[in-house]
Amino acid sequence: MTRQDQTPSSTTTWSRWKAEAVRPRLLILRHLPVAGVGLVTTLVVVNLLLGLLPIGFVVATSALVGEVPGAVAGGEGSDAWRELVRLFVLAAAAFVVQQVLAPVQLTLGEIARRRVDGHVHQRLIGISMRSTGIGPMEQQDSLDALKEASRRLDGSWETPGMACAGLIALVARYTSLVGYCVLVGAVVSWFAGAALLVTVLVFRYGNRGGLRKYSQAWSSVIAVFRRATYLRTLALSGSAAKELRVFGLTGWLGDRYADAHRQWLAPVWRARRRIYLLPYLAYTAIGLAVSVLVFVALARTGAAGSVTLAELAIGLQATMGALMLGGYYPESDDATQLGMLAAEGMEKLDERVARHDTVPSQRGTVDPASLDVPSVRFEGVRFHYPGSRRPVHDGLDLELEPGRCTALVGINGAGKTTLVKLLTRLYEPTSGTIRFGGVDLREMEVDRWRRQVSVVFQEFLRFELSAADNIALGAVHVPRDETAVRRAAERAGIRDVLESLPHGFETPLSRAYTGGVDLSGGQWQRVAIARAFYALEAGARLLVLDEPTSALDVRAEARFFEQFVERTRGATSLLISHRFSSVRHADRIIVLEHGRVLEQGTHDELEAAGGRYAELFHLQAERFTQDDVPDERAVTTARGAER
Ligand SMILES: Nc1ncnc2c1ncn2[C@@H]1O[C@H](COP(=O)(O)OP(=O)(O)OP(=O)(O)O)[C@@H](O)[C@H]1O
Repeated sequence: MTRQDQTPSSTTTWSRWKAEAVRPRLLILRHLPVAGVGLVTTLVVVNLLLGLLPIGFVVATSALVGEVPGAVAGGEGSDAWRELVRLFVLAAAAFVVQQVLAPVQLTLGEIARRRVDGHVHQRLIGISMRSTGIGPMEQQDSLDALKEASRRLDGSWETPGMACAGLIALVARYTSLVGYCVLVGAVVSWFAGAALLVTVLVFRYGNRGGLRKYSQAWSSVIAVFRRATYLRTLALSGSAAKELRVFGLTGWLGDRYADAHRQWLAPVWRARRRIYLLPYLAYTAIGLAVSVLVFVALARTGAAGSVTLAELAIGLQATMGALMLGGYYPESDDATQLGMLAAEGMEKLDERVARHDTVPSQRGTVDPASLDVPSVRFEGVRFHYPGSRRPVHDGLDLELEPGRCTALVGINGAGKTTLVKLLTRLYEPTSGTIRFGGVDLREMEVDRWRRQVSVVFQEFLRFELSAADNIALGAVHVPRDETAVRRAAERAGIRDVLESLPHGFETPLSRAYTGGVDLSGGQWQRVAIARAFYALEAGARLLVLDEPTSALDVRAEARFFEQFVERTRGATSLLISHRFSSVRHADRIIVLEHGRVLEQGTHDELEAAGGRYAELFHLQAERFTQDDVPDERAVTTARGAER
């Protein structure tokens, strides 16, 4: 057929077949070199032998059958008898070697799987850590792809490594198939051999194609499947147990789980019937017809006396053997299909991470450490999140003056955290410029710029490591300084607590480890602040604290802010809070609203102006003076006593 002859539908079918059947196999084959050329070659040779041995067995046992009349007539010791024994030994040897090689095939396949999967796991981590910006980790489609890829890799059955081992195992099966068909061709007719080969391949295609469609049906209900899994995890998790019982949600959860379970299972079972039942009947009918034809041809040649007893036995065994190969291959089919989906999932993740990462890592030649004045200016910055049309910042102009503490306040959702993401180049502004020391951040290499910034995020990290490690991880690019670790803890007001732990600063901050302890939320927050102070000592010149005291009570928070301004005097710092009353000691306060600066000035200036700051400051201050909140130290001591 020429290109012009191809109809659009045949082109579509062909390209779909290429995309669904050919491309995933090529993807899997690309992983093979990781398993090692030596191992893969050995595995292929073992599989070739495993494919040829059944052929040898059929030939030897058929020849043996052919020798029986002569051996019986000649009696023990005759030439025919000796030939019979020789053939018996050959058949037995073929059988025994096959039994010995089968576990070798499994073991080598397992080694290949582990090597490939080890590499794939590393690649998964590599892909998820690769993005310079945070976009891929906040976009739902790339998060979905990441979740799906790691879910598949977590099971040892659905991995690209399994697909590699499964694909190589096909060598044994198809070698046997070709061998059987050649035998049928030689003893019955080449037409019969070819017809048998085509029939078995068509049967296989139906079987494998069914598996492919079935796994697609599975993929289409993945969202409901995830919901069912989520509900099951919720029902079994210790952390949800209290609320589920107190709010009387146990029955509700059971019903929701049963619904979700039905919703994903019903379409899968419907698809299973559609995909397997009719094709199974059709292929079985074809298989039966072809085998009857081959057997009839064999019987006719037998009746005509033109085949020997041995040839008749070969024809029968080879036809049966070939037909048996038309079914499901347990060592290969599921593993190959699911492993290919896992490999495709990785590619999808790779593509989505690349698409959503808009921050270039290597551009820029200016070293920010060489800039004298650590001031930051936002000039006409506009930003909206990818996929959203609503600007979070809409022409934002503000300055963080060098060596001074600026506070940024605004109601929930005003865009304070987003500003930190732009400042740390986790996203690039849609338009406008951010300058440090007068130079556009885009002229700096991202890693160098980030060493200038020390941040405590709202959701800061709690490393399951020692207290000292938790602090020192603020600056891994400089040699570790234990005195600086303790100094940072002192500045964050957590040194005494850490020193009183069972192993002092070396105590693991997790109960999952022997001798480990859990800190309270407020204590953890101070450890995170100590980490930021440590980074500051290691050379960072900009300190950003995003809601650094949300886990502290009002008095502890007020004390923290009073001390903070004192302890960071001289550093350029940005304090973010939606509690207006907590930032009054800052050198300058900026009120953010609707993506722009609404007001700015000192506390006294803003108070006197009587605008939004003054209004919200008094509103919140009133509430807090009415509250009778216990001192944080008292809470901490009580927690310690409980322990
Ligand atoms: N990854 C994201 N994708 C899309 N929209 C987002 C994303 N993160 C935040 N937003 C939206 O951007 C707006 C500003 O969010 P941001 O977290 O910056 O506010 P905030 O002032 O820090 O709020 P809060 O005081 O509650 O921490 C909100 O409307 C929020 O829903």
